[in-house]
Amino acid sequence: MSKLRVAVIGAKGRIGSEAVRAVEAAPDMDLVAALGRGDELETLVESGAQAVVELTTPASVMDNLDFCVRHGIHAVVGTTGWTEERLGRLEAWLKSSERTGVLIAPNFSIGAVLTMHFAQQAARYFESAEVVELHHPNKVDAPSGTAIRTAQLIASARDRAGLPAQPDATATALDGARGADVDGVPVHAVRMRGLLAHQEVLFGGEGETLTIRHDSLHHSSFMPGILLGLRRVVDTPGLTFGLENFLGLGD
Ligand SMILES: NC(=O)C1=CN([C@@H]2O[C@H](COP(=O)(O)OP(=O)(O)OC[C@H]3O[C@@H](n4cnc5c(N)ncnc54)[C@H](OP(=O)(O)O)[C@@H]3O)[C@@H](O)[C@H]2O)C=CC1
Ligand SMILES: O=C(O)C1=N[C@H](C(=O)O)C[C@H](O)C1
Repeated sequence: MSKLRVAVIGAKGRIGSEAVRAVEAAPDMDLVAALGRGDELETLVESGAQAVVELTTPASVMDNLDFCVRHGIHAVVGTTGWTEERLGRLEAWLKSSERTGVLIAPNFSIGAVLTMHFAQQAARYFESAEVVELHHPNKVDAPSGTAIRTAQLIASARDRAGLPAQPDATATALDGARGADVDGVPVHAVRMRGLLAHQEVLFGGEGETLTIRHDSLHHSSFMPGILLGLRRVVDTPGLTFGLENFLGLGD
């Protein structure tokens, strides 16, 4: 069977460089291009790439995906910064390229995907829920894409269960002291030398708390998810949001 022809965009970055190595080592894939900032996207076409891994920045990702979708190149996307407006634009592009698949994964690590899944399950049983994400100090966005997605999933589960707003008597606060409000769920971001990517989801009910914690200790934690995404996205046209959909954990 012929190997999947894969390109990485953002190939010199922290996770992109790890993805280059993972694709090179995968027996069923050929790395046909590794693009950094300033490299021509035409290289993707010239190299015959069938799928790309997109690991750049929120400022670059839309142009890169526009190009890929227009050229029928499937994409596995880890870059953050997704809004409803951006997702809507991407879905409109995909309608004009019916066979192309795009996977956007807020997090490729199995532990982080399970954290989101378990948090969604727990959410309806607790009055209070807050998310604390902790990352390396070179991260440019806050809160993390994973934390935003986790908070959104918790908020939808609370909504479906008919839970009221969370109890919080705060009457005065310094800016940011209660974190960012994501659909009514406070999200706190820590940036600290020595960390990589970590998250705690805290739930509180009468007389008890539940904490779900996940730690990515190395960028290798994201690689099995990226490779799985590549293998599946080529047969999954349209937009898939979240690796859980390829792990049998989707709704
Ligand atoms: N979903 C997941 O599981 C994970 C997602 N991420 C996300 O992936 C993204 C990258 O993270 P990280 O590797 O830490 O960041 P880095 O800053 O280390 O890497 C980003 C790379 O992309 C390059 N780049 C920027 N624009 C372009 C472009 N238009 N074309 C080609 N290359 C470009 C940058 O170049 P330059 O340095 O010149 O700007 C840099 O080398 C972030 O959004 C992060 O949140 C990270 C880890 C896991
Ligand atoms: O920038 C990072 O490092 C990470 N970014 C993603 C995010 O924002 O959720 C995934 C993971 O947390 C690592």
